[in-house]
Amino acid sequence: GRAHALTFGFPVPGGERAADGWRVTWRGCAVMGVLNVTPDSFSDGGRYASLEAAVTRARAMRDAGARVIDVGGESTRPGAEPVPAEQELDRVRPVLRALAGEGALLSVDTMKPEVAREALAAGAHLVNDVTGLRDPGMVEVCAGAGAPACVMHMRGEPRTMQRSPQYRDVVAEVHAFLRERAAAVLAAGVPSVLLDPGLGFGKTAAHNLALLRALPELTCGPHPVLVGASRKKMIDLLAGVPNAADRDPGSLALHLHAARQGAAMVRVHAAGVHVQALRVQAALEDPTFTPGR
Ligand SMILES: Nc1nc2ncc(COP(=O)(O)OP(=O)(O)O)nc2c(=O)[nH]1
Repeated sequence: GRAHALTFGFPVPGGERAADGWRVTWRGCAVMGVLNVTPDSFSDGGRYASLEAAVTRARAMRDAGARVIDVGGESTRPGAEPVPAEQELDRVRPVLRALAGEGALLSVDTMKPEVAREALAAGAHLVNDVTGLRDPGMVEVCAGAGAPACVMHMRGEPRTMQRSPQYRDVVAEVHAFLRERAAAVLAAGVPSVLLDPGLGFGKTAAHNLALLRALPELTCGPHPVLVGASRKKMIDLLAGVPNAADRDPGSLALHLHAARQGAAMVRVHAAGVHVQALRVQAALEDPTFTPGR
């Protein structure tokens, strides 16, 4: 698989010293494990609300092969009400502190600069901002800390984003947004970025499909691409799976496609399932791969 890299302004687990910081490199598609420490996340809300349950879940995903654990304290599902910064921080900070010394790369899934700043101080290594660092304060926090950012496209905000989203050309508009934000964020001193088309964030299933089919236009660029389709509504629309917790097979199908199109990382709930399937797919596609016997 293709080589990918993220550069950090500080030492990180698995990072090598480089001229411009500490670089984490990998080949093929890596797994980012979702750790929602919220009471209301759409597919697993409330399951990891206790610190012990959250840490146990994170360790299980890391041991299953997840390269990053994405810790989120505020649901971004359609219709979600915003959570006050202090409350969001109270959810994520203890988990980040507990996981800081455990050797996994940690990202904090937040839209708020003040949460990102405290999360980085508590042990997070990168920031996953579903607004694409819309708030200039977030750019300052990431640049100041030397933390990479995931720049994701969202049209509007979680509370209202699914009210009849429309685009002239969803692929052109989303890709232009990501390229523009990446350039701006890097110019402001953020050490590196991941780009994410933001499946389901102000998009219909048709928009999501168009973006998934156009992934090569994004993955051919200089920045690693993250794709998050895990357990999302589009899987119900494609395969008739009304219960989000039952959608891991469909999630895997979408993520294997994304990996074949050059995605550098997929954001998933079922980490072990994805690690195994991605390893098999990578071996299948690697003509130089020789099985053990
Ligand atoms: N970069 C990125 N971040 C994301 N954060 C949350 C969700 C929504 O999924 P989940 O966290 O499982 O649900 P909730 O937002 O309800 O906690 N999807 C993405 C995504 O696709 N890409």
